[in-house]
Amino acid sequence: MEKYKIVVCDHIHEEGLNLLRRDDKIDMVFAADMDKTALLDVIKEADVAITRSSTDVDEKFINAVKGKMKAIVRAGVGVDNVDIPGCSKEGIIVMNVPTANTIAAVELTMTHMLSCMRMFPYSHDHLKNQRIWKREKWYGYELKGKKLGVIGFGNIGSRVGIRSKAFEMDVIAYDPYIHPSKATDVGVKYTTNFDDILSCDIITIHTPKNKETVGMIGADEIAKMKDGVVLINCARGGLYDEDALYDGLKSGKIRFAGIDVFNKEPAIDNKLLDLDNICVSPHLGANTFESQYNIAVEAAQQAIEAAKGIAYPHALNLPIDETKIPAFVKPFLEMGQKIGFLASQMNKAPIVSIKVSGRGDIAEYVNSLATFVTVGALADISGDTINYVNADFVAKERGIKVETEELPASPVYKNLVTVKLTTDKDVIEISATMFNDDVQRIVDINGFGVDVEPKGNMILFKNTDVPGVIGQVGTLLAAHEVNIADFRLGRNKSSEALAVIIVDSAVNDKTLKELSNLNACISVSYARI
Ligand SMILES: NC(=O)c1ccc[n+]([C@@H]2O[C@H](COP(=O)([O-])OP(=O)(O)OC[C@H]3O[C@@H](n4cnc5c(N)ncnc54)[C@H](O)[C@@H]3O)[C@@H](O)[C@H]2O)c1
Ligand SMILES: O=C(O)[C@H](O)COP(=O)(O)O
Repeated sequence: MEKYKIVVCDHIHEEGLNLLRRDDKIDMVFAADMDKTALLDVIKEADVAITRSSTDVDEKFINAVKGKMKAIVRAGVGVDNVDIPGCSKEGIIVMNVPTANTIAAVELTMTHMLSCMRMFPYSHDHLKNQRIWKREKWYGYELKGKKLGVIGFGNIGSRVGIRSKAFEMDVIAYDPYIHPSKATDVGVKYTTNFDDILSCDIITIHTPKNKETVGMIGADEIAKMKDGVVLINCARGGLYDEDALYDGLKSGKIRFAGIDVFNKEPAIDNKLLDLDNICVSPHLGANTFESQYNIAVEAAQQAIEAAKGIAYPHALNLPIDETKIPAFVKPFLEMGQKIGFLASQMNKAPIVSIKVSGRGDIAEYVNSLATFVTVGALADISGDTINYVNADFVAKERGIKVETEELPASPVYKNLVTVKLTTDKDVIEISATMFNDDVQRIVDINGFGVDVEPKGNMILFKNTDVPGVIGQVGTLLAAHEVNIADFRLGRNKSSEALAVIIVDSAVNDKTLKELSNLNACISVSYARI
């Protein structure tokens, strides 16, 4: 029995490993203790990899796995060390486990906040390691009544806000991507003015690390802060510019900082460690037994489903989030792929552009449709290498322009999708709709009104509209023992007709050639869906 290989690149809870071991379709390789060069060799054969923040999914990693790997499961939240566009380009789906470590990170943030206010690690060290009993040295501050600024009010930031309210703090949130009520409903003030955050007594950051957030707090922002401000970072190294943070702590402008994450990890040589007004932890935000158990189990389940091709939960680079699209869209996406495939077979030449238009409610999903149409249109020329994740990249690499258009509602159909495929030889335009929500119907091919399901072996026979043609075509196909299952005819205003003939078996080139030699024939094409 063929097995799927899942390589676990970093340490995860044993329960996750057991889940992988117990599945008889999975061959699990535990590679967390391997050096990175050996890892690159092992992952070459993997269908799926499970990683944490210690494994960079960078160019080297992607080069090693491309062509074989289907998915990467980041056993945690942050994907800043995963080259998602690079993975997409190679058709690798990237998933994370977004909420299993939320509470662990929230509680570590509260730990840092309290530790900073009471200088707890230092008083502990004084007594425990230096055996000094000097109570007057350790006057701290209370959280009660202090103003807390929370940057990023998502899963972790919002819960830090709620817990801080229980400490009777005055909490204000800055997150331009949420509805203000997410904060105000839990008694937290909401601001879009970053200066409101800079004027707080304590500031904590909980955003992802990306181009917009890296260095979000630098020397200029620190200069605007209150003297004696306390800064917490349990999200990602680099959100606070480390040099500016160091200078601020050294000068005393920042009284204390609680830092779990660093620009470069492991951070054993980081200059921040030389300071004596900082609480540090070695990226422990997710390190609770509960969190690691849940993450490992979820990551293993996601990896198994992905390896078997069943589902891709929490995928970050699929063109659509399946959980968010309405049910009526799915059959359209499937049909879009078929129409793309049909059009490419009817118009066999290098593709120049693909244009997908939508009318009705489906118009809103025209970008997702375009991805599916592109997969269909390039299936013949790209084979197994094209999928929903890399379709846009493959099209771009081949110089194919993919366009979309949202058009006004059709007077006839509730929803209508039109695919225009232009090659350097010809243009094919096909419109299709859905009857009774799930019956796929092509209703127009290049201006010929038809009513045909995109399915099976299809001969598309265009002719001058003169008597006797249907009979000739029927006789010729019968002579080649090709049985007609369905025959649909469309006419245009120029006295031409298009027959879409669905046949029971494959049609050979000789038969197609003889069809094209019939007097009335203008063109013949053949497609298999
Ligand atoms: N230290 C750890 O071990 C640890 C553990 C878990 C998560 N994390 C990190 O914590 C961070 C937050 O995780 P989460 O689960 O809350 O994520 P989340 O996606 O639920 O929340 C992130 C929030 O940041 C907001 N945001 C994005 N850009 C912003 C900007 N420019 N300004 C203000 N807000 C912005 C988003 O709108 C979102 O609400 C991530 O970076 C994650 O990697 C660290
Ligand atoms: O983003 C995360 O989930 C945390 O930073 C945890 O990272 P880790 O899995 O490497 O501990």
